[in-house]
Amino acid sequence: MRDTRSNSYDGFAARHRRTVLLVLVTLTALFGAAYVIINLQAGKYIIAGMELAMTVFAATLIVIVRGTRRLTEWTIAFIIPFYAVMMYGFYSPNTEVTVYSWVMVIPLLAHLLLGRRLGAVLSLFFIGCAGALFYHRFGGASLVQTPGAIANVTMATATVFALAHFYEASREQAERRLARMAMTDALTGLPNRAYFEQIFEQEKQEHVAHDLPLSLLMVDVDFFKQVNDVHGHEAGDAALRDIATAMRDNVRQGDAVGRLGGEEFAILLCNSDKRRGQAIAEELRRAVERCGCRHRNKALNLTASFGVATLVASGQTFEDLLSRADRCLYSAKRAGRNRVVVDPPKPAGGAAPGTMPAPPLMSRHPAGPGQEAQKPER
Ligand SMILES: Nc1nc2c(ncn2[C@@H]2O[C@H](COP(=O)(O)OP(=O)(O)OP(=O)(O)O)[C@@H](O)[C@H]2O)c(=O)[nH]1
Repeated sequence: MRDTRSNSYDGFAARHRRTVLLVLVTLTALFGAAYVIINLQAGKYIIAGMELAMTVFAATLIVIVRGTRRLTEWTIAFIIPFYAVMMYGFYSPNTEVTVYSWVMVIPLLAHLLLGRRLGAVLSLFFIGCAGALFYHRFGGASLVQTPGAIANVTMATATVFALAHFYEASREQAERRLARMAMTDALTGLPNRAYFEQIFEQEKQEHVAHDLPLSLLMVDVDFFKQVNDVHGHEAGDAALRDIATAMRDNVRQGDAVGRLGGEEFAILLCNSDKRRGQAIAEELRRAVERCGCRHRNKALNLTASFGVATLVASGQTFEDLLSRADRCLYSAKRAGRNRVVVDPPKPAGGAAPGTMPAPPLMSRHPAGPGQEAQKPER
């Protein structure tokens, strides 16, 4: 399965770059049309033809860019011909020397659209080309003998390059930090509910597309209030961190553990049907029981209850699956806690109107020491 964390950060960056690319293609379509007319009137048919092609391409991209998932590819497909037309303008003997003022746009656009690394590589390449073309056209001219003119353009371009590069570097860093804060739970470092839901949506798409089963576990620590009441909030926090670690260490790579809030966690099990979900939930239940948590060298003997639900239809939402898993969790609590309850499959064609849904399947009834069944306050 994919690395959903980095995908999600890319999602933040992509939104920003999509906007910049949209502005660029819109401006290109508008200015390109103006340049086509100017160059046609001046009889510069080759460059007018190139600009017409760029204008049409840019206008088409206004539509494509809004919805594409291949933003980087489309950006490269646009920016390379865009720079190539610019290079032709630099090369053409028919253009004025002032056309070189466009060279400063190269590093700015490349960094805004492609980020720090790719932006730097592309900028250096095309700025190098622009320098070579300038030398080719004006190498012997008196213009080159005036160092002031060359120094102005060179230093202005280097300044724009440096500003774009370091601005983009600090923007990426700040964005990454904000994204991490928005997506993770500060106490446990696990994905928070909003991010977990996002992971679910991505995995659901992939699993439905490949016809694979996907299961969701809902986990609630048993009698957690007592930990706070008896040992203090700090001990409760430490216990939540230990339980999060125990679960994270015992899921497979590609599965996701998230904290829904309070002492509730959720786990997404890739490529797992009901039976596999139940088996993994049992392993995790034992892992939490084993970890038990300690506070000042005293065992807290914590356990957790688990509800398991499996995606049965592509139309099911995160809330649907969560509420099915939550119902099972509720049953596990009512039956004495420290156990796994699995959501039963729906009867083929759905339940007949008026019939009660089948009760969840109980996989285990280990009443822990001192943890007699009692009605949970949920
Ligand atoms: N230390 C700490 N406690 C939390 C945190 N979030 C929620 N809690 C506490 O978790 C406890 C949850 O208590 P209840 O909902 O009554 O559940 P419980 O005691 O675990 O009982 P059952 O779920 O029925 O087994 C409350 O006392 C909350 O204050 C947290 O981030 N840190």
